[in-house]
Amino acid sequence: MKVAILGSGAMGCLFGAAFHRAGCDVTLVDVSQPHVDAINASGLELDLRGGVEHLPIPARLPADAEGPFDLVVVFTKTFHTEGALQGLAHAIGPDTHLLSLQNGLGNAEKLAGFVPDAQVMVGASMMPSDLVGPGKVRSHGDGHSRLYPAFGGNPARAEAVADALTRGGLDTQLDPAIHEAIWSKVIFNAAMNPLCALTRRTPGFLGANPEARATIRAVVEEGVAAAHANGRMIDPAPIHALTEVSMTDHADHEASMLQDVKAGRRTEVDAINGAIVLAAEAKGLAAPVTRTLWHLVKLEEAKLG
Ligand SMILES: NC(=O)C1=CN([C@@H]2O[C@H](COP(=O)(O)OP(=O)(O)OC[C@H]3O[C@@H](n4cnc5c(N)ncnc54)[C@H](OP(=O)(O)O)[C@@H]3O)[C@@H](O)[C@H]2O)C=CC1
Ligand SMILES: CC(C)(CO)C(=O)C(=O)O
Repeated sequence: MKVAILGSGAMGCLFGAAFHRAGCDVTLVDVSQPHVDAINASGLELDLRGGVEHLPIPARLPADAEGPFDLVVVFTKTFHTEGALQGLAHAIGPDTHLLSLQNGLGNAEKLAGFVPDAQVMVGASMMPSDLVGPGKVRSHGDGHSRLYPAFGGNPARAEAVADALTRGGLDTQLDPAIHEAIWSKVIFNAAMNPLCALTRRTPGFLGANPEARATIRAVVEEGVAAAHANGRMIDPAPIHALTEVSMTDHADHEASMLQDVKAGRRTEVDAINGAIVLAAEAKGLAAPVTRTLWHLVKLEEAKLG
């Protein structure tokens, strides 16, 4: 399988490495020239719990990526998705499938603008990953990933993708209830990521503070109510359990939103807290705690310029 990772930062490199280990022909595509140059010069350096690995995976700027690809895995931030796919349009052929495991709501709809609906796959990943510097990625936690065709249809390609990722070391399952899984993940992110970004602390710190724990619980309850109102019948218990896992097993992981504010970058809070608030309000529900965190992170973005 010829695979392009579009947006080869923290998560893109982790998943590109798994496809590479499984024997796929992988190209890491990214707009950062120093990152692309470092990978091509010395290989991708992955610092994993099992040790440090150097993998000879080619990296390219979007204009230099040679397609057509069988699979393009979109791992940019959500607000870069459309621009990134436009930049790789020359390498998307009639049989190219697209996959998004990005956080947030609305990813399937964005991908559907570039290939037929039957070729769009979406999912969610609980793997944590940090971009340490050009060509260097660190991932010291465990977590599974789920995916499925976004708009139904034959899951054969999704099965091949999940199989390759699992063989390459990232536990990945097919999940026909993928939109419920995505809702569960976005609620988890809405509860954890803004608090990490606003306090500049990791989940372990949140776990030690009752104020953080109460806020996390409130956001989960608001998110589940919004999901139910939108026809996604999810159970809050596994989401509360995931927040506990995050505060223990991922205690030192810098949530992606924390990495963003520390680097002075825009965050994905609109696609996470913002999307939940709008989905709740569209059904006549309020989500005041989720909305307050959304606004506080927007203020943080404004402060960072
Ligand atoms: N990090 C994590 O632990 C997790 C992240 N996620 C989700 O995965 C997605 C990716 O996150 P993460 O890996 O942390 O993000 P990163 O910022 O580490 O990686 C995104 C990469 O995409 C690049 N990029 C931006 N625009 C383009 C473009 N037009 N074409 C190609 N590449 C581009 C960025 O370059 P530049 O920086 O120069 O803009 C960057 O290198 C997000 O949706 C996130 O929420 C999900 C689970 C866990
Ligand atoms: C790693 C994980 C699952 C939890 O923090 C995440 O989604 C993120 O950092 O955005």
